[in-house]
Amino acid sequence: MPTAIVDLILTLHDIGAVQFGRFRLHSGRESRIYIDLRVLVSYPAALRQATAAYRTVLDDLPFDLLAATPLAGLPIGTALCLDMDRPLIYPRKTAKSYGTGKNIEGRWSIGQTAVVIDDLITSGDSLLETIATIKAAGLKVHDAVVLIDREQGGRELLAEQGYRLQAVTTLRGMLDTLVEQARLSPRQRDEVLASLTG
Ligand SMILES: O=P(O)(O)OC[C@H]1O[C@H](OP(=O)(O)OP(=O)(O)O)[C@H](O)[C@@H]1O
Ligand SMILES: O=C(O)c1cc(=O)[nH]c(=O)[nH]1
Repeated sequence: MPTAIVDLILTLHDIGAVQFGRFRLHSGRESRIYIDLRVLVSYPAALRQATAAYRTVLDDLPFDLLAATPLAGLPIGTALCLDMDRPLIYPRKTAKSYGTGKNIEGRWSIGQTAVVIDDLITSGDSLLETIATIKAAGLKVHDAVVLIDREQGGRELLAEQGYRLQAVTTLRGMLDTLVEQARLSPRQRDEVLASLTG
């Protein structure tokens, strides 16, 4: 694993973005680990580190627009928009019922290609929802980029529908790094991993 990604994982651990306990996920599944990348906005240096990590993937992809998945993907998408000097759009979780009545914010042209950004992927449902919304608005999508692939079926679900997932790291890679850096015992790691597939 590149040193910059190891450093980012240690930073995420330091700022409390890696939480152990019992959590219910978006998909309804139970998990012994929750990665809360929403706290990045409270640590600008950590957000900058995460932005640099996304760029290691994004710099090689062809696209016209960044498209952020609400809510956790939006501050990350905004940081990337500024850092890469590339335009951003974002679908709303629900369309506005007043004012503009829009379900996507920002400006785009029909036929442009968007790369979809989120913090992480579990089942893949959230990314597919974003992709469906922006495709309905006339955009093309080939790639989605996340910081962490929890390796719980999301990549395969996207692939079935013809989309590529690019991930900076995996949950397993993150846990292995925390073990190597003596932040977590091998037993704790194995318990968490077993709970993901059980
Ligand atoms: O791959 P999935 O099974 O869909 O799960 C991953 C999604 O779940 C989380 O969002 P959440 O639904 O908690 O919304 P939030 O970002 O608004 O907090 C996370 O930010 C991803 O978008
Ligand atoms: O699947 C989810 O809902 C989920 C998992 C996780 O680790 N972190 C998060 O914010 N959401």
